[in-house]
Amino acid sequence: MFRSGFVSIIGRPNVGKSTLMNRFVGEKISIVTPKAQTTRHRIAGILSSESYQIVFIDTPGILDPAYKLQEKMMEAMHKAVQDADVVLYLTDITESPDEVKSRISSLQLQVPCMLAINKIDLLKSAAGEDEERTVESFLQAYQAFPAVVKILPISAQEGWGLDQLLEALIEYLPEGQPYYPTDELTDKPMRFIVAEIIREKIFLLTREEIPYHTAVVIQSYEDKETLTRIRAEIIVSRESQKGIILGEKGRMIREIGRLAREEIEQMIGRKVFLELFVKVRPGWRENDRFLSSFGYTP
Ligand SMILES: Nc1nc2c(ncn2[C@@H]2O[C@H](COP(=O)(O)OP(=O)(O)OP(=O)(O)O)[C@@H](O)[C@H]2O)c(=O)[nH]1
Repeated sequence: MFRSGFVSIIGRPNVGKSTLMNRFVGEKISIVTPKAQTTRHRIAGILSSESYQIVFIDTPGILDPAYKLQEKMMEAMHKAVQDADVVLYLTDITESPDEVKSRISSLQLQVPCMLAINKIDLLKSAAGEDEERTVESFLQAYQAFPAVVKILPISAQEGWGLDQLLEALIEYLPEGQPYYPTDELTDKPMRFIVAEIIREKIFLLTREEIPYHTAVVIQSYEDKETLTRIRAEIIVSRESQKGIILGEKGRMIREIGRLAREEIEQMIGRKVFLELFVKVRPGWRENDRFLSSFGYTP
């Protein structure tokens, strides 16, 4: 019997959703940074074997939207919940079980929900010899919570507990044919992933509001004989933000470009010529036309 289905990974910002999906798929499909709200889209990571195909859907972290871009992010999250065969609710050791329970209940799920508690590695280092008891106490907090079918402690970063989680997910997958060719790892084209890699470097290298006012749009992506030539625009909301992205004597944008280029080259196994430009689009995060032209559609 072949099983296949969609597992949507949802949860608060920064709990490790993208890390978990990448770990399962074995490739960096979704970007990861220490900052909250890194993920803005629904991104599929596909895991295929002889007997199953799981289409993991990574989603933006759950928040109360303060501007239109965040509204679109939450639409993407809700759409992923609607499409799911199984919802994998990811929390971490810092979130209170009561909050998790009320959030899960408010989603009014129609499909099985599995709960994974991530970053258990941090608990281990904090708890020392009491480790077992501490993990146990987390599990205890969810006793008599019927909205979830199973609760599993994991560390997405260390790969701890993931075999058990995978096994449990497969159990709840419906019988069916694969949705994607079994050698595909994502539903997103390379140019999407390239834009995300550039955005990740901006998240890592800039501070405060800058990453949250930035979008990246690929203008052209051409595979030439000896290299791949990519032109991308970095969009910001204000002239002052453009100055920060460019940096003194262009140092910042060169660094963003260098780190992104190296990672893209490694990913596609070709030499890359990456050109970056900065454009100011005042109020783009509130503007439907800009949002959809930058790819923010639920
Ligand atoms: N210690 C530890 N850190 C982790 C683990 N999983 C993820 N992280 C870190 O947590 C941070 C956030 O990880 P992401 O995968 O980007 O989290 P996310 O839930 O996708 O975040 P959003 O895009 O904001 O929704 C990164 O710095 C990760 O390296 C884990 O198991 N243990």
